[in-house]
Amino acid sequence: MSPNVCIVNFYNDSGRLGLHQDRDESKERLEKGLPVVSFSIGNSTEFLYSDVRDVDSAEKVILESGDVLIFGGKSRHIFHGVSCIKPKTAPQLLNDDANLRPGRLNLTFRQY
Ligand SMILES: O=C(O)CCC(=O)C(=O)O
Ligand SMILES: [Fe+2]
Repeated sequence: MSPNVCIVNFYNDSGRLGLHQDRDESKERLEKGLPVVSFSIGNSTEFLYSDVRDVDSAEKVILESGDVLIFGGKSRHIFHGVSCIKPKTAPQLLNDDANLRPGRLNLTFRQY
């Protein structure tokens, strides 16, 4: 994979993202199942994922600063979203030294 797109999302402590599928890349790349590579920086989040668009039955995983989540192949079309941000969970140096404002930064790398 040679990523040529990076989407940057910043969530403040009340930020959320509804369940969705990532389908904006080219048909060819989606059919190949090329992955989305997602980096979390800052406050932790509760990340939801599911085969169907249903918040109540979705699986939950906590993503912490420094975590990398990869979804590709058969998982490329999972529904996923961010249900909440957990305030004051970022490594202290990110806020104090790097001056990251309270919240969570997410970078996803993809190949269009
Ligand atoms: O913030 C996240 O962990 C997910 C971001 C996302 O799903 C997207 O940018 O499409
Ligand atoms: Fe997404």
